[in-house]
Amino acid sequence: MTAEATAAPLLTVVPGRDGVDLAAAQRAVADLLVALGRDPESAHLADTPRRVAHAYAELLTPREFNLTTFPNDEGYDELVLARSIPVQSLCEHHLLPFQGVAHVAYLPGERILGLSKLARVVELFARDLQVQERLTKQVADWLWQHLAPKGVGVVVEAEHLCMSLRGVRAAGSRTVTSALLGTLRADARSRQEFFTLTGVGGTHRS
Ligand SMILES: Nc1nc2c(ncn2[C@@H]2O[C@H](COP(=O)(O)OP(=O)(O)OP(=O)(O)O)[C@@H](O)[C@H]2O)c(=O)[nH]1
Ligand SMILES: [Zn+2]
Repeated sequence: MTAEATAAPLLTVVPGRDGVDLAAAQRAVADLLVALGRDPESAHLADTPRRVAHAYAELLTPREFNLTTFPNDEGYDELVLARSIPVQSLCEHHLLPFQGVAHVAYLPGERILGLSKLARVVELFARDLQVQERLTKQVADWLWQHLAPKGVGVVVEAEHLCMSLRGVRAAGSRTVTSALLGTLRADARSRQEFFTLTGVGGTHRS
């Protein structure tokens, strides 16, 4: 085990995701405004295609970060949990936001992770067109692969605007998803501890 921190640079572009073509997005938004019966030349709408294209580009582009890890010199062998990490993502069915919080935990192996990276990993996968189940699983799988911990637990609780603003209009309803790996999945006591610490309760069925 090395004594120093390591900070491996990460690819922020997730496989299968192309960058946003701003000019094409801008044209498409102008067409959408016309299709919605609006005048894209009006004073307030004139710059809207550019604003919307940039807004979507921002929402779909994660920030670069380094995966900084440290040796687990003390042999810390309890859960490390970051609670209530803000999540903002876009539902891929309606292109409307869903937002809420993620609780992300791992049981360390030989290395511990820079704490901010738990929130950065959430953002890495949230800045995409998503379904909540995939987002939850991607965060868990990514930590499992890059940190080699003994266990990983991820819970996401979010409100989908496509469910609250329109359609069924179930305002205030929050969807809870979870992904457990390693000891947190296999061991009932660890699983229970994780759900107790997140405040979600012991409702997970493996
Ligand atoms: N499983 C899952 N479903 C989602 C997520 N976000 C949105 N949806 C659902 O995707 C479904 C799309 O269903 P459709 O019946 O094709 O769409 P719709 O006619 O707009 O459906 P309503 O929302 O019921 O009006 C809806 O039930 C949404 O609630 C998500 O993260 N996970
Ligand atoms: Zn939706």
